[in-house]
Amino acid sequence: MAAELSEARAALAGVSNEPGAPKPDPIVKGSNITRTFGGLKAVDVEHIEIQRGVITALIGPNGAGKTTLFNLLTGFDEPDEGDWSFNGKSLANVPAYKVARRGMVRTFQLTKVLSKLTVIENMRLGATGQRGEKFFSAAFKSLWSAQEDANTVRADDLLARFKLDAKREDFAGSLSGGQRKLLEMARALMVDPELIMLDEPMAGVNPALKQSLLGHVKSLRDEGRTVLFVEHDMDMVRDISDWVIVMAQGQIVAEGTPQSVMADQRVIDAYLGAHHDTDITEIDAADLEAEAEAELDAEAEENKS
Ligand SMILES: Nc1ncnc2c1ncn2[C@@H]1O[C@H](COP(=O)(O)OP(=O)(O)OP(=O)(O)O)[C@@H](O)[C@H]1O
Repeated sequence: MAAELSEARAALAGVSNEPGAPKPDPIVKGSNITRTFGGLKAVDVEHIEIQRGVITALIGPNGAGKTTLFNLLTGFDEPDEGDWSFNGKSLANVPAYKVARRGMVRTFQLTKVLSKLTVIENMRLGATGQRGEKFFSAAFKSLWSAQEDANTVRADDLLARFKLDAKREDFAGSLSGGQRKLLEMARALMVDPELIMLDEPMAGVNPALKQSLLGHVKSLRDEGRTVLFVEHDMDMVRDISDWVIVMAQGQIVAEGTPQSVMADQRVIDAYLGAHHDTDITEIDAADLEAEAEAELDAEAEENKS
């Protein structure tokens, strides 16, 4: 694991910390992507590149445009303008389920498991890519019979891996928040994606499941997939990211390793400027407190002399 981690980081060693920095082997590349809601520019990304085979965190204060960018890249929303590619092929105007079939799958901040289907039924439907609920219910029976065997074997393997096999026949609606997140991650893997995008995987997950979720995310990278995740939990960001991209007010404002980004004044400004209430305030507040104390000490020293 440690060797793979350093391999992922080593690939990024020469990358600059400037927003939109080119990567040596980008799996996603996008330019001039904008999306406005009324008068609000929710996304205004000049350039973005996501390095293949590493875990990239997308962070930023509430309303920074992270989820909207996810929605655009995965075909769940349409931009005002912009183009982006996955494995060198443009994805502009490609619908979500086709994006998923090409190998780029995402999960949602509020999980979209289908409560009235069982866990195994949810899994089998993951094999169809990311269609809407109506499609799922209509297509369910025919897909089940057509591809039952292959899909079921894969689904059962994944359920075992995510320790959800005991819940196989339970309604997804009966799962805890954390188990739903696991189910969504497992379901996303049904199409064997190269890139998996997780929107706040830790939100609503109890501490006992957090560690297991972290392990699962790392194992996705260690088996050669690319992971991009949005998260407010800075412990998770620090613990598992190889690279961090910071958004504020629709734009990318900083990039770098977790350590460099968390020490970056632009990041501190972006968070503190938005009066956010996430973990990074605690880090920054501690830093600021230490700074203030040092200043007071210096002043006291001066007064003495
Ligand atoms: N469908 C929509 N209609 C109108 N405004 C929207 C819509 N979706 C997002 N917005 C606005 O766009 C901005 C960016 O929202 P977005 O959800 O992408 O931010 P975020 O960085 O994911 O925030 P959070 O961390 O709170 O999830 C916000 O001001 C939000 O209110």
